[in-house]
Amino acid sequence: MSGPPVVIWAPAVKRLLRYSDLVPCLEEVLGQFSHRDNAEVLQPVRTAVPLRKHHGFMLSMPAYMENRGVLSTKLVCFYRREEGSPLPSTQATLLLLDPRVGNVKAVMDGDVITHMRTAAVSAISAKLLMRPEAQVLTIFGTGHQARSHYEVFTEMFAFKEVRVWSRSAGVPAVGNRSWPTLKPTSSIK
Ligand SMILES: NC(=O)C1=CN([C@@H]2O[C@H](COP(=O)(O)OP(=O)(O)OC[C@H]3O[C@@H](n4cnc5c(N)ncnc54)[C@H](O)[C@@H]3O)[C@@H](O)[C@H]2O)C=CC1
Ligand SMILES: O=C(O)C1=NCCCC1
Repeated sequence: MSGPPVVIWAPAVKRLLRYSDLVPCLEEVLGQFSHRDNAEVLQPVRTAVPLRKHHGFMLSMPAYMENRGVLSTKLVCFYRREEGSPLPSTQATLLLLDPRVGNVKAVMDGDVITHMRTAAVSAISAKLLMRPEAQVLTIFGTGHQARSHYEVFTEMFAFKEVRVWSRSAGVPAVGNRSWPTLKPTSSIK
């Protein structure tokens, strides 16, 4: 008999997840995914359920790593929001299962993981593709992705300037690094 799942919610994810661990881990699994070996990473195309009445979608994003014994799925809902809406545009939850018996081992907040994973993958692309002499980081938007991209890009690279263009001021901090209070269209030197 398996016990109930552990719940790992946003404050714990923020405390435990570091770009310095996440980036090398993602580099490794992205490499494995490219091998197209189903025993390494099996990640079917995500399923989208339209939430027409609410102007959104629910995505279901399963993945299985047979060699590592990792089975998980992310559920994420995202919406078209009116400007100034207090509602979040994206909300995500992750389930971690035991592939041997199918029980759910952990239910995790997926918001922080989504913010950090998406930014970390962008930073990995930049590591491979960015011109070495690049000095200016430009970010469109001041939402969650903008902030997490700011965090990981300034942690991994040495820019002389960060330019931010948005139609609204910024969201609160994602990780433990501060970013300046942003007005729409800011330049941080
Ligand atoms: N591929 C992936 O894995 C993921 C993709 N996303 C996508 O990234 C985007 C951003 O997501 P979040 O940061 O979580 O959203 P958010 O709602 O926190 O932030 C969106 C930002 O964009 C700004 N914005 C909206 N329209 C604009 C315009 N016309 N010109 C300039 N700025 C504008 C808003 O003012 C806000 O600052 C979304 O499109 C989302 O669907 C988000 C998470 C994961
Ligand atoms: O992959 C994700 O996570 C998301 N993709 C598109 C929209 C929001 C979240």
